[in-house]
Amino acid sequence: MIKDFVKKRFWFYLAGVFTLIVVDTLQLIVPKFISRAVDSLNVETPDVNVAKIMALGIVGIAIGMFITRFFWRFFIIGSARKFTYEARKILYDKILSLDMSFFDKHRSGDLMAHFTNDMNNIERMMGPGIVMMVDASFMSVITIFFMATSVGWKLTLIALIPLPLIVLISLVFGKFIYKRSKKVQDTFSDLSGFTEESIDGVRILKTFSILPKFEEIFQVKAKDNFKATLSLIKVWGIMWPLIHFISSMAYFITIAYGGPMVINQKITLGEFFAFNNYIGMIVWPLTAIGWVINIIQNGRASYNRVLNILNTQSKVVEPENQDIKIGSIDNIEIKDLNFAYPESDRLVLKNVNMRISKGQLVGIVGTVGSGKSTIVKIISKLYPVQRGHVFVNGYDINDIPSKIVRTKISYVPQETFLFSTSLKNNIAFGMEDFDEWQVKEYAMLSAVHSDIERFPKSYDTVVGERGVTLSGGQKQRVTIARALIRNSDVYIFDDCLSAVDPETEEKIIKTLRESMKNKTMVIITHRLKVLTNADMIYVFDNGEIIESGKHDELMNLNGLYAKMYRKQLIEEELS
Ligand SMILES: Nc1ncnc2c1ncn2[C@@H]1O[C@H](COP(=O)(O)OP(=O)(O)OP(=O)(O)O)[C@@H](O)[C@H]1O
Repeated sequence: MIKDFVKKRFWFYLAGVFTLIVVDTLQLIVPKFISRAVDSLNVETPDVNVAKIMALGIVGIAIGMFITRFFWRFFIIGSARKFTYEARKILYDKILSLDMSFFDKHRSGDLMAHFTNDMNNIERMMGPGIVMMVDASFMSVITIFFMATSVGWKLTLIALIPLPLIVLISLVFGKFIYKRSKKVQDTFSDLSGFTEESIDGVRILKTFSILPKFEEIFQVKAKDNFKATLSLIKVWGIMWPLIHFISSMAYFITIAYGGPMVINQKITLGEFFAFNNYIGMIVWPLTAIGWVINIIQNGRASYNRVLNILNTQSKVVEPENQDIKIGSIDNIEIKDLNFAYPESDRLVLKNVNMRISKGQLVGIVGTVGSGKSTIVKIISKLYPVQRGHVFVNGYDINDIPSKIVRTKISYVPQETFLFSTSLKNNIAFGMEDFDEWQVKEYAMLSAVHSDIERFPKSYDTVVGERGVTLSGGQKQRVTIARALIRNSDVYIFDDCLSAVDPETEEKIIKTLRESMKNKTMVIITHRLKVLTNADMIYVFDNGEIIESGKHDELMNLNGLYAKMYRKQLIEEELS
């Protein structure tokens, strides 16, 4: 990615490096002008005109530097920013394109760190890193050259004796600084992740009355971050004074060795003056040698982490032929399916056989953790399956592009998630053109219209973060409306009415059945009463379908379904 980008921005980088070299050179000319000015005043017949010309020359150089400094920043730092802008977009698209098994493995906090910390490190490598590289190589060499042209090689080499220590210090301290900065970053992400989670789960914290415990944990994490910051400040605090100390040694040598040279008229006072200026100027490029190595190391490590994500392949197979036409979904067939989640060898589905036909209401019930959600996630192509087990209209699901599956099958998961936008936009989510009546129609079908009408801003009510202004049942019904408006062939409701009272759940399903006759509905529920009119019910236990049939047939079987149904009837009567 970096190679391609640098190729694309080659001329920008070249122009940036060129203007940077111009700035560096102009900067080095200033002491020469000062030297001439001092010498013109330090003779028996001073020539003020020369001093004036030199002063004007310095102003001219300052203007030149003002302009060129703008351009190197524009070319180099601008390119680095452009890189992170483009890289963030590529990373974002890639992450969103990956399947669920990727998200099972990566926490959102870690993924966020790629967008923030890693991108910042790469940007530093692509911008300031390049500037430092030019300064470290070009400026250090040319400064030494300018020093030598002022006072000769002998004094230059003697004065430079302590300076390699600066390179060593910046290398060693750079490593410490990197390690400690990383600790500061890590403790800060830990602290912010914990804070975010606490605020997200504040309702649970309050109900469990464990706020003091959380305050204690927060205190510990905040202290860790504070300590890490302090230890970083200490390293900085030692490094810069040390560098200044070493550069003072160079000044000491210059005065001790160069002073007599002025007295003996081997060099002029102006040259001596310029030389001292150059000593001050060479400190930065020498420090930059150490910095640049660290910046490149960190940048590369971050870049490799980002590349790792970019090279991740979705485990869900996408067919080469993306233009396949499957028409509307007439049937979904599952044959002898065994399934283990990626990177696990535990079979969570065993020898599953199912058939779902157009217009049917199919119920999936069973014990907890028996594989009900897993089977519908497979039908929705969220997880990969081997060929020859799942068919849609007779086509192997592996031959159908995910985007076709997702438009024809709407899956409403157990967890509700609403975006922080208006209810209208939440329902018509992702649709560019929609009419308000459409939104209302589907809100009515999912029995949430009257609730929304009661909100002060009705459909324009903006949902608070994570939908906190709505009750659990209201949120669930909004997510159902969001699925319905997509006008798919198959709707899968994965226990997504659990927070709605049983009567409303029954009413919603009845309304949907009546108004969407030729649509297929798959309902996972723990409330069996909802399924008495279902065309087919599959009963799962420990990854297997242990019973299947219509309600009456299952009651006659007198197995798990009948037992669960009777138990629910008794509980209902008692409540
Ligand atoms: N992403 C995952 N990675 C690995 N194992 C998983 C994953 N998701 C679910 N499982 C496991 O698969 C099994 C079936 O889970 P599934 O969610 O399909 O059950 P379920 O019948 O829908 O349960 P519930 O009624 O509680 O929602 C469980 O043992 C669960 O621990």
